[in-house]
Amino acid sequence: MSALHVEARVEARGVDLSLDVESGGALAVLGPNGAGKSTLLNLVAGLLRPDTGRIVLGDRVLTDTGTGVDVPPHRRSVALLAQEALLFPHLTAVGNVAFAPRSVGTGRRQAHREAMRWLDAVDAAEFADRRPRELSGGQAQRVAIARALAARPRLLMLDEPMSALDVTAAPAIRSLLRRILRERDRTALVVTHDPLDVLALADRVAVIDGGTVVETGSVREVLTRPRSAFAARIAGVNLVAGTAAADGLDTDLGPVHGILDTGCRPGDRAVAVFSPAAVAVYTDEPHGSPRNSFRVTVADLEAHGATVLVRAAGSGLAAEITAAAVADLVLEPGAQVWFVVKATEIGIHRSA
Ligand SMILES: Nc1ncnc2c1ncn2[C@@H]1O[C@H](COP(=O)(O)OP(=O)(O)OP(=O)(O)O)[C@@H](O)[C@H]1O
Repeated sequence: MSALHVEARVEARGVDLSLDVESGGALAVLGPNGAGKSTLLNLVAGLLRPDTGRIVLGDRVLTDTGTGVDVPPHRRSVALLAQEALLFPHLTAVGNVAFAPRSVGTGRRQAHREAMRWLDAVDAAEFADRRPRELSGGQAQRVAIARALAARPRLLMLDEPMSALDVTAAPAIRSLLRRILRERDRTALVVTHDPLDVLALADRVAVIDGGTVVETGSVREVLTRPRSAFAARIAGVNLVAGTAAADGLDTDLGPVHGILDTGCRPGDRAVAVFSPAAVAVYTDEPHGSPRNSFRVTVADLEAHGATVLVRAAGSGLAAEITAAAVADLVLEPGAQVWFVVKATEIGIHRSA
């Protein structure tokens, strides 16, 4: 796969973006409504031309306003998977997928064979002869994924691919996309507002706000120590990486007991996710309760209105407790305390 470099200014939209995705990497793009996320995807897809800018995918210049290069959308080797499957209603599922190889001149039979292979790869071969109106949202999205892959893109762009699906279909599609992005190291841009998508699908995060990139970093950095206001709103969670076990996660901090997400099996690389508000702070180790307790040293205290964020040294874990509790516990940097979390407050999710 190919590395992506984007720098683009669109004055009418107040957008001035600059970002990179390394070859085989998956960059999650977060940001509030109107931030410029769709504009970014449209620029890379060639559906929108920047006033000034340069977009390079691998060794190919797709857009260069300096030299007048503007490769048309269908020649960019870029696939865009939207919120809705957007299948051709008059074609069967296999007809929709075969459309991609057909449009680059592959013969009918060969295109059909390739389409069946892609449908099989996304566990949708059994729907091959159905028309889109006979498919559920999740089934249609599988077919759309097969169609995107059948075009053999050098870059896959996902625009909130789970947001139109109901909660029962989303986990299976998320884990399918995860598999697809991992195998063959596909380069991808993933627009999402869901920290679970970020965890499952991406290795790096860019936060866009007001038309510019305001923060970039690894998934871990951005979700645990967000620097931008937007990332802090959706993230600011505790993340502990490890290996999934039967009732939780084996980590450097010891076993963490929590609830395994569907699709997460013992042995998988996974992360335990829990809110700082779910963490209680004790000066003595609590006994005899089915809770997780972590021995930590307080690194710093950060006041947020009526609550205080207590950060631990090393692990980066955070607890959000009331100012009164901070005073009662006599907490200060250097203090040794226990962070305690109920197992039911901890979700264990497969990570990318
Ligand atoms: N077709 C358009 N013509 C003119 N301006 C547009 C158009 N589409 C979007 N804009 C403007 O461009 C800016 C960026 O919008 P964009 O759609 O890229 O945001 P977004 O991050 O995708 O938002 P959302 O999360 O709501 O989809 C906004 O100020 C928006 O009003």
